[in-house]
Amino acid sequence: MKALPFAEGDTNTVDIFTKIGGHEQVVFCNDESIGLRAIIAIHSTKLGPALGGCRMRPYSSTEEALEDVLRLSKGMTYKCAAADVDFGGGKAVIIGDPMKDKSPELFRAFGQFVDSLNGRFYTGTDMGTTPSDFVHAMKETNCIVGVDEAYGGSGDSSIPTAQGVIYGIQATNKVIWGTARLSGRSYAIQGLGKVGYKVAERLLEEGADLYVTDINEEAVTRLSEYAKSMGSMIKVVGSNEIFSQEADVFVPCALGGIINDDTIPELKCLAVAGSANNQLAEERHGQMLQAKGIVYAPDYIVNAGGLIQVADELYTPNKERVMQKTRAIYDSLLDIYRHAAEKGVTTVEAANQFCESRIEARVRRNSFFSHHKRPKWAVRS
Ligand SMILES: NC(=O)C1=CN([C@@H]2O[C@H](COP(=O)(O)OP(=O)(O)OC[C@H]3O[C@@H](n4cnc5c(N)ncnc54)[C@H](O)[C@@H]3O)[C@@H](O)[C@H]2O)C=CC1
Ligand SMILES: O=C(O)CCC(=O)C(=O)O
Repeated sequence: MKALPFAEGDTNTVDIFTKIGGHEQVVFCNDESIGLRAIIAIHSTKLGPALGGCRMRPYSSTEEALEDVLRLSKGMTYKCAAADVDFGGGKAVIIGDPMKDKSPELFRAFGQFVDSLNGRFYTGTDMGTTPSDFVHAMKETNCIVGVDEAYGGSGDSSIPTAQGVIYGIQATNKVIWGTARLSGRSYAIQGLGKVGYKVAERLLEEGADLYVTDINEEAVTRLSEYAKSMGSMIKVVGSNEIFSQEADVFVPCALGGIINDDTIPELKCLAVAGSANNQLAEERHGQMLQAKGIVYAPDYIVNAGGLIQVADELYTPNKERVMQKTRAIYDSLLDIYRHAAEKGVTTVEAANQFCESRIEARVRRNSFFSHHKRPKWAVRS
């Protein structure tokens, strides 16, 4: 039989089904007329329709984009289970430079592909995309979440995400020092985007010392001026220097895979707690952190605030309810820390076990019902 691209046995390629592993569906979206290249990955709809943001990045290859969307969508399955929302795991990536390649037509075309999935996938913002991008996409599909209030959405989901990160840091401080206090400690923040900037502002307001880095100089300058106006300590460091700062907590709020064989030896922190998705390059890096005595707050527990908001949106937006639900991150994380200590496993293993048993229980419950394409309580049909 003629070898297919990614065929098994071809030394340069990988069998595509081996590559996508346990994912239910992967959709390659191609609109040459406007240069849209996107991938939608649906990892699991066991808990409900897949939900996950859409990331835009100038990936260096299709393979890199595929790798990213597969990891991110699987993470969403666990995040949905942990946050106890009736959605499954999915995610999308658009291959392109968010600074140069955005256009209303690009997002409309993307919206058409989302719509073609007929309610199996809901999406909104992630790294490189903003709520206003999806105002274009929502002209083509109802399956868009997280647009501004003026368009009927719940607005910027990075607000509850940042608040969730603060709860995550407080729970982590509680485990290390016996008090959740944020002040009097130092934090090394990687990435001052939608989430990282808000976390940094809050930590400064609490009287913390900061080490920060971002490739976006404007964000760094703006935060430095804010810190100066408050008389707070802030040190700006280079992208590669952030790992080795003598800060109490490392707060990754940019890319995934930053906890790896190269960076772990450099870390001098007591804990890692931040918003970035897929912080560990591989699960074994959780064990390496533990062996080094560094407390790791599993990313998908800490960064669930945005998901909580966009999932809650289908009941119609309500900020107070979202903030109430986001507060649960503090107790969930303390439970994970307790469970990990009792069972002698890493915090990632403890979180995964918790989510897997929750999914199993819910699958039994879901099997009682017929499968609807959309949540029964969806307000947009
Ligand atoms: N926005 C949200 O509500 C949620 C975000 N996350 C995750 O949190 C992370 C940050 O998300 P957003 O703040 O929304 O993205 P964003 O795109 O607004 O911000 C990312 C920031 O990281 C900076 N950056 C990129 N590469 C860098 C590098 N090598 N060194 C230092 N800085 C670098 C960018 O310049 C940008 O300022 C991502 O991993 C995202 O998937 C997770 C859950 C929800
Ligand atoms: O935050 C959002 O808008 C959607 C949820 C998501 O994609 C995430 O949590 O990574």
